This record gives sequence, structure tokens and C-alpha cells, in this order.
Amino acid sequence: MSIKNLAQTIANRVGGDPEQSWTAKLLASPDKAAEKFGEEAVEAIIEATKGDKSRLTSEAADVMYHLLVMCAAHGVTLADIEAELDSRTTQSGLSEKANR
Ligand SMILES: N=c1c2ncn([C@@H]3O[C@H](COP(=O)(O)OP(=O)(O)OP(=O)(O)O)[C@@H](O)[C@H]3O)c2ncn1[C@@H]1O[C@H](COP(=O)(O)O)[C@@H](O)[C@H]1O
Repeated sequence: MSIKNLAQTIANRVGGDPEQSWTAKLLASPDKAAEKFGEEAVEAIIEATKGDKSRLTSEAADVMYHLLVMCAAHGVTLADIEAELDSRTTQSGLSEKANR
């Protein structure tokens, strides 16, 4: 699934039944969504340091899903994030840091 479609699926769960949907449950509890994002990020870091590509891929998917849910719980959309990323694009495509 594309990130765009995942974000749309998550947006469609706003106001959904927490008993029927994990996503709806997290959206109704922003602090829980943030906590889960943190847990998944740590799990991804651990897999990255172990060097297992398959496990890292799985954890990275968890991180992306939970990041989007956490943001959606606060009304931040994928379009908002993309606009922020667009604003960071430099003329050369290289950041100041990369030039140092
Ligand atoms: N991409 C995901 C997705 N990734 C992870 N999860 C859930 O996130 C939860 C993670 O919780 P835990 O870490 O406690 O569980 P776990 O990952 O099994 O445990 P560990 O392996 O990390 O130890 C699990 O219940 C997963 O099912 C997801 N739940 C939903 N989606 C997407 O969201 C859509 C809507 O799903 P509903 O939540 O069912 O509406 C789905 O069709 C999917 O496309």
C-alpha cells in the first residue's frame, strides 16, 4: 500500500468504533498513539543495529503507520508533512549540512 493510501485509510477511521478498529482506538487516544509510535521507533532502531533487513522493513512499516496515526490524532495530515518537506527543498538538492 502506498503511504498516500495508508494515510487515507487512517483518515477514514476518524470517529470509528475503537472496539472494531485499532486505528480508531489510537485516534481516540492521542497519548496512546504517541506512546505506540515511540515503541515502534525503538524497535526499528534495534533491528537497524542488528542488521536484519527483513525485520527492519517490518518495523519501518510499523513506524510509518504509527507516525501517521499519531499525526492524524492531532489533525496533522500527510499533505501537511509533504508541504513541510517541500519547503525544505533547496535549489541544488543538497542541504547546508551536506555541503559542510
Ligand atoms: N498498517 C497497519 C498496522 N500496522 C500495525 N498495526 C497494528 O499495530 C498494533 C501494534 O501493536 P503491538 O506492537 O502491541 O503489537 P505487535 O506489533 O503484534 O507486537 P510486537 O511484534 O511489536 O511485539 C498491532 O495490533 C498491529 O495490528 C496496524 N494496524 C492497521 N494498519 C493499517 O490500517 C488499516 C486499518 O486498520 P484497523 O485498525 O483495523 O481499522 C489496516 O487495513 C492496515 O492497512
